[in-house]
Amino acid sequence: MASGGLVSSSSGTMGCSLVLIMLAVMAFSRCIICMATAVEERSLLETAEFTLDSVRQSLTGQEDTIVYRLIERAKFPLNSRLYDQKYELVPGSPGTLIQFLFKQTEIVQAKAGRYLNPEETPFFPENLPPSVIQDRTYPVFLHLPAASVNVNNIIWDVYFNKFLPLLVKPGDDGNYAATSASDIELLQALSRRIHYGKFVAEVKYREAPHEYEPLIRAKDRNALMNLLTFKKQEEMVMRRVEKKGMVFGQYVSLNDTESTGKYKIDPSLVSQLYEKWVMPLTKDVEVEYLLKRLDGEQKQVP
Ligand SMILES: O=C(O)C(=O)C[C@]1(C(=O)O)C=C[C@@H](O)C=C1
Repeated sequence: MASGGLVSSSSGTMGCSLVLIMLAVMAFSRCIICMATAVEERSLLETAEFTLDSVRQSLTGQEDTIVYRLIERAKFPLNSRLYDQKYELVPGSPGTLIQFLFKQTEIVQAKAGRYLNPEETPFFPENLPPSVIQDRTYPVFLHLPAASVNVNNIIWDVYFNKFLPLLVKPGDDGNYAATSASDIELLQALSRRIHYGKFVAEVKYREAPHEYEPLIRAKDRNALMNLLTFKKQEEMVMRRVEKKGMVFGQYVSLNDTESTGKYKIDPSLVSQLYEKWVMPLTKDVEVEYLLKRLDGEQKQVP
């Protein structure tokens, strides 16, 4: 390093200390923000307290993440070149740029242990590397033969072909890296929420096995769907996510009297997302999970 470097002069040392203090302050404030959201978002796997109330509380916390991530993605236009097979943006790599970036992200995150967590489901599960982190174990709550349910291919299709064009403006600003990072985080949050249906289903099954077992044995999808559906709960979820779209998506002004009445995303789009895709797919996961819930178990002799 040249003689004017930070470490070799006293002013440099001061500068270095200042940078360290600033970093410490930034880390502390991030920590406070994380703690605030962590109360709601905390994984139930930390406490192993699974009840219908507690899993619903987790779903409520996950709504916040989804709404924030919708707002973030809506800052960019569609940037369709990311998703279009005909643009060879990565020479020598078939597929779209978003597929390439998503796979690379999952490879890195798998090494950090993301998919050891039963709340996480990969979009590209083939050939993921093992975790380099060995010291993290999770309590086993799900029935293992049923825990592999994965509807990420449907979530992918719905997100890119139906939902995204409603959320963002048309156009291309060339910000492909930031846009794809935003897509990946949003898709991961949606996937986590939808696959949480496995936990909901397990709780419901444990609370009333005598009601579920005959339907599972009869492979009666419709009856299972009816049994696990709570229309009033769904209506409440839709109203709440729309309100979150309004509250989190406000434009904040220092002038209290100034209200534009505009939001960063259309709040009704959030409830539409939940009504048309998030809740139906969560219920599909619940049914698929339940259909496998007795696999590997001995049939009870009455
Ligand atoms: O809360 C439940 O009981 C769930 O199964 C979750 C959920 C949802 O996706 O929000 C799905 C189905 C029910 O009809 C109500 C809500």
